[in-house]
Amino acid sequence: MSAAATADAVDPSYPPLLSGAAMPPPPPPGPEPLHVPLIDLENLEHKRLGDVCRSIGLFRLVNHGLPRELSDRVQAETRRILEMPFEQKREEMSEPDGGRPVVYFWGTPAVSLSLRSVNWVEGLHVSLAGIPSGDGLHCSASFRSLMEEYGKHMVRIVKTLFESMALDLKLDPNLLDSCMDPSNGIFRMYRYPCLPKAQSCLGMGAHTDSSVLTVVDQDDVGGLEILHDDSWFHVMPVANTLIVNIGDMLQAISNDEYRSVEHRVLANGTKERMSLCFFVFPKEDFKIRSSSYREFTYSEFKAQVQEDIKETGDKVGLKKFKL
Ligand SMILES: O=C(O)CCC(=O)C(=O)O
Ligand SMILES: [Fe+2]
Repeated sequence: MSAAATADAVDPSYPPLLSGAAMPPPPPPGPEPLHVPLIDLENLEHKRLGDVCRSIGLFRLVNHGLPRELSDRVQAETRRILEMPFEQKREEMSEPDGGRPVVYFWGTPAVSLSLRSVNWVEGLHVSLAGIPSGDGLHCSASFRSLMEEYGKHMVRIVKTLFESMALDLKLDPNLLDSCMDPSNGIFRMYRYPCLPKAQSCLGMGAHTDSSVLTVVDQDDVGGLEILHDDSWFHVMPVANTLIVNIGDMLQAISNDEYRSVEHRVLANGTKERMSLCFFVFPKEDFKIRSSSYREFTYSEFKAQVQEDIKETGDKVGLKKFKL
């Protein structure tokens, strides 16, 4: 782990933007922990899973079969890459050119987030499909095979969950492969720098995910919060569990029965945080039909999100498609 930065000695691997002046307004005082429902992947009950998806839109997954050791190794390797000097990461890894499998970003990631405030985060963007073929810098064969193995677990987990959700929602079995296509899944592996002045700032501003499902494999530092009944609640880290949340696409597919939960990440003044997030989406051209939204495809949704961010500085999201 990087040495904790002090006010006058900033870790050279941290993006200067994140050590500079742009500060979002401090969020409201810390909320109480929320009881996050547990879902057991080895004993899925679709009715109970459905209840959780309708009420909170997020749960803690146990018995998920992802080996702890694999998760630790991916995290360590990600940290090794992110601990390179900032300029080197920026020059060598930040351009998404020619199928490079690992892309470095900092500040506001391109997805779904407000441009008005700086997110106190940096990370690696890895597309699942790019892992086997990619031969990019800093993406060694051993990192690739680690990510491939990790990716297989993620695909197994989201498929198992989605099958159970589809039963609960009584989705047409012929449409399942289009509603959620793990082959175009992406990883975002984050480091939330630790800077004294980051205390009570946002690591990631409030947003909903554009995904069908998101799986979050967080370390033991904490900082993830969800909005529930108009209050923010910590989602405490618990060893050997994963956090899964519903994204916008599943909210639309479920005709607003399931909730794409709003969440954010607090920055931390004393300890760096790392999280590995996996996002799955529908097939790009799959037409999402429901009585709550006009018909749209995920690729239209994506384009609209980017357009709204450019125009207004914010993701508008599903509201834009509401009938
Ligand atoms: O780092 C986390 O725990 C959550 C990140 C997140 O919300 C996102 O990438 O959409
Ligand atoms: Fe998110």
